[in-house]
Amino acid sequence: MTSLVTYLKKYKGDALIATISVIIIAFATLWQPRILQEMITAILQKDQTTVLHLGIQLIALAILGIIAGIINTIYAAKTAQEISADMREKGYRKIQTFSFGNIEKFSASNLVIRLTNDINQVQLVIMSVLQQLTRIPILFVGAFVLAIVTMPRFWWIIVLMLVLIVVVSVFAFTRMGKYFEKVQTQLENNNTLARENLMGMRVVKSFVQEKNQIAKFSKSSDEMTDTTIKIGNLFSILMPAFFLVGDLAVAGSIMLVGTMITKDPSMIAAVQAFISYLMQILFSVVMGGFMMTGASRAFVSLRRLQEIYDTKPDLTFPDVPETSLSGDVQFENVTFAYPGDDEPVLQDISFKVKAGEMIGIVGATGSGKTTLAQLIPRLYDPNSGVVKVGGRNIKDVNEKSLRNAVSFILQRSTLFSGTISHNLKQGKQDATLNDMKWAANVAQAAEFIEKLDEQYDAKVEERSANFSGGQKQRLSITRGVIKKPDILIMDDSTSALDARSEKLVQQALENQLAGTTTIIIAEKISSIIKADRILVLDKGHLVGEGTHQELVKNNQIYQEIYQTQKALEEV
Ligand SMILES: Nc1ncnc2c1ncn2[C@@H]1O[C@H](COP(=O)(O)OP(=O)(O)OP(=O)(O)O)[C@@H](O)[C@H]1O
Repeated sequence: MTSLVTYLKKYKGDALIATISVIIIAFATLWQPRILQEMITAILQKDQTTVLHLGIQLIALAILGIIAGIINTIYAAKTAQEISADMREKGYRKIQTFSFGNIEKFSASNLVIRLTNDINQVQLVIMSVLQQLTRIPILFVGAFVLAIVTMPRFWWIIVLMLVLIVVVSVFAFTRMGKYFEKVQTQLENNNTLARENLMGMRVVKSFVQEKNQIAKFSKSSDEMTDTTIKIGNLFSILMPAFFLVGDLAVAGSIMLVGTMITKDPSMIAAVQAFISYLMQILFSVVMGGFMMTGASRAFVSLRRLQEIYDTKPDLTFPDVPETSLSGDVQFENVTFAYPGDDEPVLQDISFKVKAGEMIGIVGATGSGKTTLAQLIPRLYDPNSGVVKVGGRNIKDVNEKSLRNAVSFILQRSTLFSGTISHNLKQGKQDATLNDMKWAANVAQAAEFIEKLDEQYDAKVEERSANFSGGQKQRLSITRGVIKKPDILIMDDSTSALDARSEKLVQQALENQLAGTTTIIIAEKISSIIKADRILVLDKGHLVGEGTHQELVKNNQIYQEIYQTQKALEEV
């Protein structure tokens, strides 16, 4: 809530205009029955001049109310939009500082929902605060006082009506609040299912999983429908119940004044004003209830957003001058477990790589190859031990120095929607066309890029759907090599390439990036057979280190992997 006040302060000018205009609306609403009462009295007294004056006043008041209403809606919407845009940007900026560990703790889809749906909830409540918050108490107190002033002897009708309304409201709104919270969670489930399904559409189709997916989604959607129907049912009882209470109060007032009117006709004027005020009291209580329900939803959303803002990035870089790092890499007794896991994925790993060497990393699935590679660009910090690049502990160098030195081509190629050149410039911001052509040649991507009509300006669609798996990998490699890094890590990033292309990429890397340290994680030993050294991982332990010939002779795990792959090739 305090954070909301801080945002409101930033836009206090707009918020003030919205608030002043709503105060004008409230007073205009309160004054109308009063004028009407005087008008009816003047009509009964056949006082034409007063009727005319009061008529003009009534029209002026209505126009004032309309103008204030328009101004209020414009400024309330503007403030709500401005604040929600700030919140969204703040959240997005914060997420950019998150480590992999931070993001995994929330999960990507959860973060998306917080930045969209939760912010929408907060936006709605800001809008309603600026449209109703000051109006409700003014209207309630004003209508209450004016109703009693108009017909003092009927004070008990108002009290009775209020008691009945409060009973109905407490019953309905407390239930509704719970259902609203439930809908929020159910919406999250629905979104996660829909996203998973759409992103994995190829898998769904190829495994003929449509029916299962539909059943899963229908179940989740039905649950949400159940809750929304319950909310709808409550609303359908609530509104008539409020009107019933209001109508009873009106009917009661009319019955009670019925006999008096014959004696004193001016009572007609008073009773109409009294009824209008009863309706205004009813309206303010109902609106107050709705606002509170909306606020309770928004509080849940605000809390969820605050969790993002309050999260401390669990990995930060020191604020030290930029340095250039050589391609030496060293692990000293490194042990690592993923955040939240007790079991280490890497245990006591030590090795040294000299600048310019080509290193292969092999090991069974899940042995920790990717994890080890991720520690070099400091995507995670080890639990114990030290990782050094260019002879420096990477915890002591600034982020830019490390990012300049290391290029990491991921196992799963991720390209962004835009153009090819836009993606390649992520690797080197000021890349020229020549840089792109050079890198594309190294990655064996030039042959297909240059066949495209727009070549390097060709469009990359969302999730790079317009490129094949092999083309995506080549584009990823192009992006990875374009800055001629000191250290190039390739995490199984030639898996979708045919043997000939893979060989050509390796040759180009050897020739064009001779001084670069290349660390290649490979499923196939054939991909790293020529490496200067190969590291063998087994269940998180470094169990061998040497050339292919050495390892084939003296490393049992390596021999097993090699024999299995050879046997498969022969088959
Ligand atoms: N983000 C993560 N959070 C928790 N555990 C993880 C995470 N990523 C990987 N692991 C676990 O760490 C272990 C090592 O995974 P890693 O991806 O490093 O293996 P790998 O040798 O590269 O496997 P593959 O050859 O299949 O890519 C596995 O048991 C895996 O389940």
